[in-house]
Amino acid sequence: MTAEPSPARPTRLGQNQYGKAEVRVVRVVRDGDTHHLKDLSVSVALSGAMEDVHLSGSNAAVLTTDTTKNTVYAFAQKHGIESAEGFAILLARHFVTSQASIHRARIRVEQYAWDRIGPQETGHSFVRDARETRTTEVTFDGAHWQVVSGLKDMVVLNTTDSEFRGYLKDGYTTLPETRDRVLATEVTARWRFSWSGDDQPEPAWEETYPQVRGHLLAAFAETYSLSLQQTLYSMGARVIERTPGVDEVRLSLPNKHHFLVDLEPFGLKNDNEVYYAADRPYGLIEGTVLREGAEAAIPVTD
Ligand SMILES: O=c1[nH]c(=O)c2[nH]c(=O)[nH]c2[nH]1
Repeated sequence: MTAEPSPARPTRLGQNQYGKAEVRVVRVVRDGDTHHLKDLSVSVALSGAMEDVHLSGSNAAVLTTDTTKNTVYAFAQKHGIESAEGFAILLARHFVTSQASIHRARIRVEQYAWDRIGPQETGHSFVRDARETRTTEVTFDGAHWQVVSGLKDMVVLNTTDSEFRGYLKDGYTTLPETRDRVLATEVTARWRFSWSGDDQPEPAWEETYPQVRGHLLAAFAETYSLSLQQTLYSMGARVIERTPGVDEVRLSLPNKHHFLVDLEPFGLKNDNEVYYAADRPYGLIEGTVLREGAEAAIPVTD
C-alpha cells in the first residue's frame, strides 16, 4: 500500500480536524480551609496545514493529541479556571498562536456543577448537582473569535397553562385538542456572544450563565403556552432582550409527552391527575431566535 497521493486517484482531502476529546480536569483552589472546585470535560479540535499527515504520512505538522491533553492540565495549574469560556479562550489562543501549522482551534467544554454540603459546611465537602450541564464552544482562527455557551439536560415541566389546538387535520390526525395539558421538555440551549475579538473586553462569563439560565426558566414558567414552538420563541426572545452581549439563541426542545391514563376501565375518573410519562417517540421542536440585524451562526445540526 502506498501513502503517496496518486494523481490518478480521484480524491482530495476535505474538512478535517483532530485533538483530544473529553479531557476530564478537576481544579481545586484552596483558600485556607475554604476550597473551590471546577469540574470540566474539555475537547480540543485543531485544524490547519494537515494535508501531509493525511496524504503522505508525514507527522511534521502535527501537535500530538497527547500534547493537547497535557496542555489542558498544565493550563489548569498555571492559569486556574475562572470560567469555562475564559479557559477555552486561553487554550484556543495558545494552540493557534504557538504552532504555524495550526490555523484554527475549537475548544468545547462541559462543566459539571458541585454544591457545598451544608448546613455546617466543612469548606471541602461537595455534592454533585445533577441539575444540568453547562457548555461552551470557543472557536478561534487567528483573527476571529466565536463563543457559543449553553446548557443541556435541563428538565422542566408545567402542570397547566399549556394548550394545543387549532392545528391542521388530515386523514391521519387522531390527536385530540387540549386546553389543559402538562408541558415538559429537556432544554438544550446555545447562545452566541457578540464578543468577537481581543480588542473588546471579554463579557462577564460567570455572571452571564446564571442570568441566561434564569431567563430561560422564567420564560418557560411564565409563558401561557399555545404550543412548544411558542414557548421556544419566548424563551429565546427573553434571553436576547435581557442579555445585551448575546445575539443568537438556539433551542432544542423535545416534547416530553405526558398522556392522561384512561382509568375508566377501573371506574375511576381522571381529571388531569394521573399521567403516563412517555419516553419515545417524542416531538422535537428546534429553533433559533436572533437579535434584529444579527446573522445566524450557530450550526443547526451538530
Ligand atoms: O406544542 C406542540 N407542538 C406541536 O407541533 C405538536 N405536535 C403534537 O403532536 N403535539 C404538539 N405539541
